[in-house]
Amino acid sequence: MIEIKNISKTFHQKKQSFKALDNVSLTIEKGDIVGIIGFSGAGKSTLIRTVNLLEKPDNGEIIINGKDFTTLNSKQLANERKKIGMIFQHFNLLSSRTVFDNIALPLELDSVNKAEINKKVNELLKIVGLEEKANDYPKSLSGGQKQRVAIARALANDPYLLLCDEATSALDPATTQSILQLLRDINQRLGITILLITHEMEVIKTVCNHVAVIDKGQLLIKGTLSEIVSNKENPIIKQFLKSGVMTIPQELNKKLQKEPKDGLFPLVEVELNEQISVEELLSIVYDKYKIPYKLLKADVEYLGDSNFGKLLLQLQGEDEKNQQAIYYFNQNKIQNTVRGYA
Ligand SMILES: Nc1ncnc2c1ncn2[C@@H]1O[C@H](COP(=O)(O)OP(=O)(O)OP(=O)(O)O)[C@@H](O)[C@H]1O
Repeated sequence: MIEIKNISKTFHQKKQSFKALDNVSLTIEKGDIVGIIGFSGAGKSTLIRTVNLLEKPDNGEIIINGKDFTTLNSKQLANERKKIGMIFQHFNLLSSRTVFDNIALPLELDSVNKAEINKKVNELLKIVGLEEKANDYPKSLSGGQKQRVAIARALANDPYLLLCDEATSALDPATTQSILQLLRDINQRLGITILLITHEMEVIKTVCNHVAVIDKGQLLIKGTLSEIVSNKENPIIKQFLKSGVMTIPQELNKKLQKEPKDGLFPLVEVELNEQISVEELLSIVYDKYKIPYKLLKADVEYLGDSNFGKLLLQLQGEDEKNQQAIYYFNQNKIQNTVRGYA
């Protein structure tokens, strides 16, 4: 378990000082994949760098497996850091070394014998799917392959924790997905706890089970992925989710009226969350109230077993039935907005 307790960090430059972290506390359980999300300059990198004391906090404690890292001397710290892997946005590979030799580096520094290095590096090449590239140099690799080498190198000392500092920010979306998949595999197969920072909600949604949102050096909110994603009222989360209103198809939009009128049907936007699934919602409309409907738009996404997103429905039943269904939504806390009538 990792406990970040009341960490603050101030940077001093000439006569100015800047508080990059302000009393941040966060607990990370063994085996978790925790994502820290925030806008540029929020303090994400500073926070992740305090975990292995690359950045020394002004005050607070970093307690890992019962040890307070802030009290360790440099030799003790160097020893502890071997069991914490780190990967970066720009990979930080040595261009003069082959893929094999980049991965071998931490083992060489640790005076591991050649036969063992050979065995370990070959195992790691397999895990990251780069057996064919062992003798290539970084300049001939794609961004995704470079990050795989960096991941293998970070795993060389069998870490229990992997810190990922914007590890996919320099990669295209498809490569990002494959690297995230690899991180998830590593977490599941090797049981390594992962702490990653990102400014992209997609990254969080793909791999994290816990999320912390950081803004202007402060931890705003933390929770499970479902809790965070469903907390749409929080303005920062709202911005990350980009949960805009759904656009109404043009033809209907032209006819759209604000008030109910004979011959017009309500357009209802309904929010989905862990309490209400697409299937349940449509069953309420069609099976319970026998309302024919037109599904105009759907934006549905699954996180674990829960679905999130929105549906835009035109309820084409009798006036009274439509009203009953909307009343039922309201009574049962199914968030909905009548966008108009068409
Ligand atoms: N070594 C430093 N000296 C002075 N100021 C610093 C230093 N490192 C970071 N800062 C400042 O601290 C704040 C937080 O920086 P940090 O890199 O942690 O943010 P971030 O959330 O990781 O941002 P980004 O997503 O842009 O990397 C920024 O305003 C930054 O300018």
